[in-house]
Amino acid sequence: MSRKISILGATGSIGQNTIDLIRRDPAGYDVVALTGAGNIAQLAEDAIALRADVAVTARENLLDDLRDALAGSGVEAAAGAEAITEAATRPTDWVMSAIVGAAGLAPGLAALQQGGTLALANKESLVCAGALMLGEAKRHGATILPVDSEHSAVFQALVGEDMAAVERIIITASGGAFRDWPLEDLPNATLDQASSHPNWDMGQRITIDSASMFNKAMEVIETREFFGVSPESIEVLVHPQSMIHALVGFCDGGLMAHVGPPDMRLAIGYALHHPQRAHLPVERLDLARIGQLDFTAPDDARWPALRLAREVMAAGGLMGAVFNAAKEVALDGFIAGQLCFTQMAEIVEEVLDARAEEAAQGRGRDAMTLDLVAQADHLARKAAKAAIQKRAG
Ligand SMILES: NC(=O)C1=CN([C@@H]2O[C@H](COP(=O)(O)OP(=O)(O)OC[C@H]3O[C@@H](n4cnc5c(N)ncnc54)[C@H](OP(=O)(O)O)[C@@H]3O)[C@@H](O)[C@H]2O)C=CC1
Ligand SMILES: CC(=O)[C@@H](O)[C@H](O)COP(=O)(O)O
Ligand SMILES: [Mn+2]
Repeated sequence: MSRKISILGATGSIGQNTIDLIRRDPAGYDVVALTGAGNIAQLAEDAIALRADVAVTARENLLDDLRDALAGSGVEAAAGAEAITEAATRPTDWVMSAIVGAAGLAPGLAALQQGGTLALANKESLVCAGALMLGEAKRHGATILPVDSEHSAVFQALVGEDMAAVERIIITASGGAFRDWPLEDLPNATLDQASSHPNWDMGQRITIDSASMFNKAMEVIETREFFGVSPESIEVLVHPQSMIHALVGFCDGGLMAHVGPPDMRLAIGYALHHPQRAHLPVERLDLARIGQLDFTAPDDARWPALRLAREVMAAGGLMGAVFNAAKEVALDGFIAGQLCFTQMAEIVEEVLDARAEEAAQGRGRDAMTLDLVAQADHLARKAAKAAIQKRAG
């Protein structure tokens, strides 16, 4: 029997890897909704090929282009953020949440409210509103499965284990594009240099976040939210080969590591077939040929983002939303050439300091609502833009 699925962020790197897997078994899936933003040609091509019920672009000004591209196919066209959230509410068994940024939060929540399975690549949802996401999943009997490679690895290492026996969770970090650069060269890192990852083929934003270590900072918070462990029990280990994705340390001193090629179809496929395992078209690692795997401790001076994540977890409340929003605006600033590479962390720290008191209010996890998160996000974006302007002027 085929399963009803939707893919939010279908035109992106995770979305396309997901489509690659489902295309290998056309009879296995009944595609309900595909969403994208600017890449109308890809969205329409996939929606037609997969016979989706509806294709949605986030950009209202592209609705006519989408309609034209879908003409005669029988696929419904829609546009706008609300239309994406509406599409996410259509009944399915499985939804991939792979929109980039805080824009993925509302559609992900809407999908959870239908009570099915949400495969979560959009780490920003847990960073901004972990309590809300987990609360809604519980209330509606929905399941969240991790797609981020480290969190999929931890999840797999925990199968059959008692959380009380978990002493620590170690997530690995490649170190990104500038792992070995002299510190004094970092301010001169260019957009092109930051947009190239040593191991993974991903969207531009997460690739730059890997270079700045903001990706790992977000993943530390994501680990805390997903697995409910204390911040002190989460460690980051620099591992340049990106083959060990995470390790779980137990109370007997044993470590369970998840090892696999740097190919997101492994984590996506695990979430797609869970609780079974299925054959996946990824490389089989030949460890004898690889010969050596390397590990080092992260350098705090090179990657201030990791310290900021610890501060965010200590503050609690809405600080995750503030952190993510400030980071998104700082990243926009770097991409637009308004900020140099190292100024991204300066902007985020400035915004965290400025908004710390308000954001930490209402710390109670039950008090978190989408409106409160949206308000914290809005004010943090405003503060980050002002901080960038101040530097420019
Ligand atoms: N890429 C990877 O391997 C990994 C990604 N992740 C996470 O998965 C998520 C997706 O990452 P990735 O696939 O790399 O990102 P991409 O930039 O490749 O794709 C992002 C997707 O979101 C769409 N999109 C962009 N802006 C909006 C918006 N405002 N509203 C709705 N949709 C929008 C894009 O549409 P369009 O392209 O049409 O403009 C595209 O479909 C991120 O949260 C990332 O952190 C986690 C682990 C690994
Ligand atoms: C594939 C994936 O999960 C990314 O989040 C990856 O972890 C990025 O690599 P870094 O380890 O460089 O952040
Ligand atoms: Mn990751």
